[in-house]
Amino acid sequence: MSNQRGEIPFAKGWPLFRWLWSTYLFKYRIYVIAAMVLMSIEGSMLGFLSYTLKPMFDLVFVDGNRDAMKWVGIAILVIFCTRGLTGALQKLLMTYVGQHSVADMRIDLLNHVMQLDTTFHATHPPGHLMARVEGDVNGISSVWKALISGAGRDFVALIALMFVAIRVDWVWTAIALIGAPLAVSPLLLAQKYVRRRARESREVASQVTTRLDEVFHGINQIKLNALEDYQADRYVGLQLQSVQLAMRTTVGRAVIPALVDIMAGLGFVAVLFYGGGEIIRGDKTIGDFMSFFTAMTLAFEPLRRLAGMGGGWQVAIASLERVQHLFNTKPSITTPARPKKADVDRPEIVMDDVHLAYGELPVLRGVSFTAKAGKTTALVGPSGAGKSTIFNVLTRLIDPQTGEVRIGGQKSLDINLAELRGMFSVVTQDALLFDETVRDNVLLGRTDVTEDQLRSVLDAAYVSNFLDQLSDGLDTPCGPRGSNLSGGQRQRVAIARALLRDTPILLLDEATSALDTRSETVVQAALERLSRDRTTLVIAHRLSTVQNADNILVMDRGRIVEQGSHDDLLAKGGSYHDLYNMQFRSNEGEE
Ligand SMILES: Nc1ncnc2c1ncn2[C@@H]1O[C@H](COP(=O)(O)OP(=O)(O)OP(=O)(O)O)[C@@H](O)[C@H]1O
Repeated sequence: MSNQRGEIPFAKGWPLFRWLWSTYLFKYRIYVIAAMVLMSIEGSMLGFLSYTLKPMFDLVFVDGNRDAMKWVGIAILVIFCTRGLTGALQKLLMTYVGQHSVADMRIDLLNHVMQLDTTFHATHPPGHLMARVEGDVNGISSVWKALISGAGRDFVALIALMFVAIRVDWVWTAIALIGAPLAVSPLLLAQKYVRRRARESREVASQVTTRLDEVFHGINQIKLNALEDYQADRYVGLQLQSVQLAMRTTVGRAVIPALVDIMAGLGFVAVLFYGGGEIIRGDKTIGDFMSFFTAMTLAFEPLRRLAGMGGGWQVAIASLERVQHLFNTKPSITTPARPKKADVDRPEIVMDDVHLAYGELPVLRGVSFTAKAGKTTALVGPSGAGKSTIFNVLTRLIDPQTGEVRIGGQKSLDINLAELRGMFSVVTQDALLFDETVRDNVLLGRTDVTEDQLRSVLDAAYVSNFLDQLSDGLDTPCGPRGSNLSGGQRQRVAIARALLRDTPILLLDEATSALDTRSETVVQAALERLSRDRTTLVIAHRLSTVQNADNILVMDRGRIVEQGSHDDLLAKGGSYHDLYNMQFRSNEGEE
């Protein structure tokens, strides 16, 4: 199944398991080894049990030996108690290892995904990534737990029972296994089938979470545009696909133990004919046969389970290769090996002949400018001109193909990534708030802020003005993505964050656009005060807000076509003059 993110290559099973072992299980090896030992004891008990059947039949039932009855009884009791105790203990250990390793993998995966480039996230929707972090990791954990706990015990049980069967009669054992070679190639085919269906199933699971994510995030748009039926139909389609694939996977998985059944049936019949003749002739005792028969019958279930696990392992591989593929995707925007220090006090920003394209689409075409330290530089121009892209380049959310960016006298590529981003506060039109309280949304995890400091930024950003309208003031939850606050309130919270960050550079993207006229005036004043000693870049769609900027860059289709002060640009009679007149006329029209 192909998709816009490209096909995940088929990976070999054992290297994947080795990777899983060395990365996530090796550190718990003591627990795993202890669990293995317990499993071996648990598994071998079935062998002992079948072994006790020979004296039970031959000494107790046939010879009527009462002493033998006592020790056979005690042996059976010990066998079952040991099995129960070791079984419970090993489960506890394996659950510990399973839960911890899964948590480790999820934490690593989230950390890794957060490091990946913005361009990666642009092509991998959140639902898709959630399915990897949650669903795929779950798929792996359930199977590896079954593999290690079940497989270990079953494998030991199988060996122990085979040992007993061979001790009773190796010819009978060989005859019982007569059907085994016939099952090999159908087994391999069934495994291949299961793996392919499981891969498709995981891809559909990603689409399901993506759909849910988009529906719940866009619920108001869905309601307003009466898209409920349309969305429901799309979801039904995906669910049907999901059910169909689950059924196909199950069919494939069911075939595997069924083949073991057929193989075992053939073996039993063969032994019945051959061994039955020997017992009738008196060459073998009933105890021999019962011991052998019990060993083979007891071996049958672990064998079936082991074969079934082959299918389960294929399902796990499908998840494992998706997770490993994600881990193998490396970010291209990284911190330099030997970072250099930038002048962080009053950093100047320089862009020198920067070219950037999204695929074939050129977005920045030789952008050069200097934003003086401590001054305000405005970016204006039509929609799609590349203004926001300049912000993304400065903060290294995306790197240009050619050209250089210098911040505080250092190439931005040479500055430690966290330090570089720590120099910026960004306030955009769509301020993202988390589903936490207003206080937490302003503090963003900082614990070094005093109540007075907090109050002063809340006052300066005019957050204090609306706190009494909220049910719990500063401790009111903002709702998912800040949905409990109005657009203007969200923006003021974002401005408060920026004030608190107190960084040397401010990037404002029409930061006051969602405020009413009165609030806009005061917040604008606060921002001006805030930006006074800082290097500020402001994107403005309304030219009225940037008239006081020290320098105005006019952008058009990825180029800076003019720059200068408001008065200079107006006097020049170029693009800025045209833009200004256009806005002026439309404002007049509105009045
Ligand atoms: N992730 C992306 N992938 C592909 N193209 C993109 C991506 N982000 C932006 N673009 C394109 O880059 C161009 C410049 O976008 P940008 O957001 O920088 O413009 P802008 O000047 O800020 O526009 P606006 O004023 O409308 O916000 C647009 O044509 C846009 O479609």
